[in-house]
Amino acid sequence: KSVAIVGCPFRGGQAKLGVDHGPIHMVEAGLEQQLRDLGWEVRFDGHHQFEQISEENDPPIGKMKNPRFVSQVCKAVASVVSDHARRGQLPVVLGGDHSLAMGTIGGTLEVYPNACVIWVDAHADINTPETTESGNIHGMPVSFLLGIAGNEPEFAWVKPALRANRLVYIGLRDVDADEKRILRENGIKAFSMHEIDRHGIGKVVELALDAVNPNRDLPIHLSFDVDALDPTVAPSTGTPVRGGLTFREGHYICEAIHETGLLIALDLMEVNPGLADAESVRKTVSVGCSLVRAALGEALL
Ligand SMILES: N[C@@]1(C(=O)O)CN(C[C@@H]2CCCCN2)C[C@@H]1CCC[B-](O)(O)O
Ligand SMILES: [Mn+2]
Ligand SMILES: [Mn+2]
Ligand SMILES: [Mn+2]
Repeated sequence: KSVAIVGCPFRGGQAKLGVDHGPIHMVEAGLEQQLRDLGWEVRFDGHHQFEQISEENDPPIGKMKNPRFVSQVCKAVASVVSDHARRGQLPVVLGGDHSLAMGTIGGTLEVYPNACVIWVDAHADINTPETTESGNIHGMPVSFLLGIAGNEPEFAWVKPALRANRLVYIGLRDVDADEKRILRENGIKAFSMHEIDRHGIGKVVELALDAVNPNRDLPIHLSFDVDALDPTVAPSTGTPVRGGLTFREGHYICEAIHETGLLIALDLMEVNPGLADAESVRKTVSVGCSLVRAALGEALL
């Protein structure tokens, strides 16, 4: 089985500099060899260069910031991911901000239309262009994938291919009021930090899989935002929220998903090496690489 590392140096879905340097830090930390050491055949075509659209040519559409830049990049990512998936490779997409998931999950669903999505994040990323307060599109990818973002001509290419009963969240703790309404209205299953405290991570992962993959026969796309982890574990990220997953809880999710044998795509998003001191950056990058290894089969025994 082979892995395709897809480096996406992209920050257009949010305002902080540095998250576009996430991929290079992960690759330079040795991720390629680490995955080869796990027995994977690894291909890495270099970090994708996305031609920047200048700000003056990309004015906001409604509240959405950098809409054309985000749309173009995500469209390009969707075809890169679907090409790899079509060749039977497992795309490991390194972000870059989480707006990229419009492309990664869009690409996966083209090849695996019955895939389910496990979204590990402090945030639901399900604002619509109407409900967003920040205008940052990294807070909106899920609404586009579900087809509830309204008809934005710029994003007409995003197929509403994700069904609400094929999406489940783990790690939520900073969800906007409108997002809570959207989750309820669409009956989307979400395991916040409260449920994790109550049941323990083992039970939560089982319940999450029961919700979207009851017969354990559907391909799984894992979209992991490092801000799901507690900021003491992954400090160098754009929207940190206290009270997050421990190092082990994060790894357990990845290990358990590997054990299903159903993983077909992985996103490791929002590592921003520009936000903290060298030691905190190193720690965040190292945790990111470790999570990827866990999802790809690195076991403790
Ligand atoms: N919902 C948000 C949005 O901007 O839409 C608002 N939130 C920040 C905000 C700060 C003040 C207290 C309430 N939260 C970030 C989130 C997007 C996270 C994107 B991700 O990819 O990092 O998950
Ligand atoms: Mn996110
Ligand atoms: Mn987040
Ligand atoms: Mn973020």
